[in-house]
Amino acid sequence: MASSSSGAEAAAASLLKREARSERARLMSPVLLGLGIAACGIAQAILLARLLATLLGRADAGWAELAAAAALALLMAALGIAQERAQLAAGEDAKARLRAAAFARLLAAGPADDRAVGEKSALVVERIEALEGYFARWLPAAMLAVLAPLMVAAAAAIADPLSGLILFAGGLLVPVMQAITGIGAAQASRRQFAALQRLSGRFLDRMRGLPVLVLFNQQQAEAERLGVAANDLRRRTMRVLRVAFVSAGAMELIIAAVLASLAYQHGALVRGTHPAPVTALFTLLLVPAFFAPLRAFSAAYHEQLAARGAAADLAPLLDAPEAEGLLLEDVPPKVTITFQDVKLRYAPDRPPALDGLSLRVTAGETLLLTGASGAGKSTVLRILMGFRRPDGGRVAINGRDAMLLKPAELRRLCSYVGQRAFIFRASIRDNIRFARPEADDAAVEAAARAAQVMEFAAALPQGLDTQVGEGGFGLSGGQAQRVAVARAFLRDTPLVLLDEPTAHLDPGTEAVVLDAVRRLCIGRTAIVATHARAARKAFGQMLELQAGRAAGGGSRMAGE
Ligand SMILES: Nc1ncnc2c1ncn2[C@@H]1O[C@H](COP(=O)(O)OP(=O)(O)OP(=O)(O)O)[C@@H](O)[C@H]1O
Repeated sequence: MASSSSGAEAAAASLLKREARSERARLMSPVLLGLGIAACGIAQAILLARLLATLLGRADAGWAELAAAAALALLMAALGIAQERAQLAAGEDAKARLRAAAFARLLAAGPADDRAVGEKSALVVERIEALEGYFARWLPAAMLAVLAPLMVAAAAAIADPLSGLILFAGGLLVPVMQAITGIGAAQASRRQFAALQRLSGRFLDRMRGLPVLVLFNQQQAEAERLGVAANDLRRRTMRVLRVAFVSAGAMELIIAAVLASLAYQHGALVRGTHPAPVTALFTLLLVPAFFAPLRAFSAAYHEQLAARGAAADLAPLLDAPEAEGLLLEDVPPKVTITFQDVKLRYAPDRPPALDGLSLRVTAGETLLLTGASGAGKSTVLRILMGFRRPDGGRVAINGRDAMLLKPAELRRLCSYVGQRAFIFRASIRDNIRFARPEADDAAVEAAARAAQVMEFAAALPQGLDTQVGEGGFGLSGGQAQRVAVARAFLRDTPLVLLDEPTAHLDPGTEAVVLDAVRRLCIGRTAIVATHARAARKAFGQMLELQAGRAAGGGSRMAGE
């Protein structure tokens, strides 16, 4: 447990380091602007010291110094705005890059990634958001917390070495204080993150199952349980904030101690007998400029902790090696699929999903896979779509080892129609075009006709351009399946894979969808996983699976 958490921390640290390196150029400008602000602060302290000494009757500064001090104040404000903008730009840039990378990884993995939907969305939204403070505030603040105070302390030391030393010693106390108040803060931050993840995951899950909750009259009980989870998050957030409050309080204490030491050293100022009043006032006035970057550093400390927690969650996704494999030269017009003694186990402690399965489907043939629930039918399709790799045996396409191909290349060969088509919030036309975005209207309409989408779309007020999906016109299960078949027609691949395409349909609708599916399969190699009796009649060749192998122990070699 300890080693896995330290492994996660190391992975998080290396991810943040790598990203910081890519952001280095962008981070230079806030740091340089911050140094500019510190330099202005030093110059302003000189001018204000002379003006104050004049008020005490110990110097002869005038309007020129006052105007210069005011101009410096304006310049510092402008530099501050520019610095804030540069920091935000660095944060946004890092977030956009990381979000695109995480998104691409999740999309590439597809259903092969076992994370729950809520967790996936938390990864690309909340976790990436939590990294902003690291790049926008923590990294520039950490660099400036070293450079700017050194610059100010050096200026003080030139004027008065002892004052420079006092500032320097006060500065050294800050990381010590940070280390003491930060003990346990990393853990508190991680726990807060976990609580947030639990709450958002639960919320998403229950929202998806809202009709069931209402049906069983469980909404009140669920609202209470969500309230408990929200309260847990509140307590953990307060714990993290407490650390931030304590460290801010400790910082003020250090500043007060430094000011007191400097005041003690320059006590003669009050009596009017100080030998160098401008120098004394100058060192006192340097205190805010000295501590401003350290304050920013302390304020950004918890952002760094939150970012480490987020990076620990993101690292397994972003550091996973990209799927390797060969690329297809061309999509062949015809494919023959062969499984030889294929074995696959989803987890070591589970029985094998495929246990030495052999089958062969020749080009243009349709194979019906039947068998009880859990027999391994969908697993055969998942392998052919590149979402799972077998642990043993051989899967060949046109005689060549298919597993040498990149998973994405396998998907270029096939179209898939599942149990319930996902309909995006768009027009029917765009939902079909989704399968091949470059397809022209004529091709989309031909696919819609072939899949009998036109039969119901023609009766709609805007035909194929009717908006469907969430908030749009609701499609029935059979209509949505026909849109899915139309997508497969449009994709026009040599291999089509269908997983219970008529699972939830009444007999009448089933016949219409099966008719469309049968036409889709003509001239292509097709594998249809199904329990449906009607499908058995529609397609001749059949292979029954039983516990991951061909029923009866034999293998069916179609086309033999
Ligand atoms: N992601 C997964 N992780 C672990 N086990 C899995 C996973 N997916 C499937 N299995 C298991 O593998 C076995 C075969 O599953 P598969 O989905 O291929 O069956 P199926 O024949 O398609 O079933 P159904 O007709 O119910 O869809 C089952 O025992 C199932 O529990």
